[in-house]
Amino acid sequence: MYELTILAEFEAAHQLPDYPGKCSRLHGHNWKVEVTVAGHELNHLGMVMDFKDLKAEVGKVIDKLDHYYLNDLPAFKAMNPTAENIAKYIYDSLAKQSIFQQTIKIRCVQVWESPRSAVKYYPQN
Ligand SMILES: Nc1nc2c(c(=O)[nH]1)N=C([C@H](O)[C@H](O)COP(=O)(O)OP(=O)(O)OP(=O)(O)O)CN2
Ligand SMILES: [Zn+2]
Repeated sequence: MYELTILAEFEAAHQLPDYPGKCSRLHGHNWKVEVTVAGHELNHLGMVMDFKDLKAEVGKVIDKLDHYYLNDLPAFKAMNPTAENIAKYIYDSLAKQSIFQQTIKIRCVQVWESPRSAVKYYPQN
């Protein structure tokens, strides 16, 4: 089995209503997103998939978050845009793409909210 990881970034604002502290106020982060996919087959180039293609797939999802006020997006109307919920949103969005429904699977999504704080999401087996 091979695991490939790429790193993407987006900038966005959010706030966490009811949070008992400064994060209840409007603020922004430079979010870093690590996406890991797994596959056991190599193509004729010796790759599970081209990093370039993986970055493009992740980019389609990240573009829907970049430079937005996350609380306003439909995905976060009913839940806080925490790192946990953002990681699951990115995972679920990627897992729906046809390329990840055959031999290559999304393994996990890790979202770094700051250089010292990250959440990793992967579904339970
Ligand atoms: N489990 C989670 N905890 C917190 C989240 C989260 O998404 N998941 N988010 C926040 C806030 O968004 C806040 O902006 C981040 O808080 P914090 O890490 O305290 O931010 P700082 O920039 O002040 O980081 P320092 O390491 O303290 O400098 C809070 N918690
Ligand atoms: Zn925050």
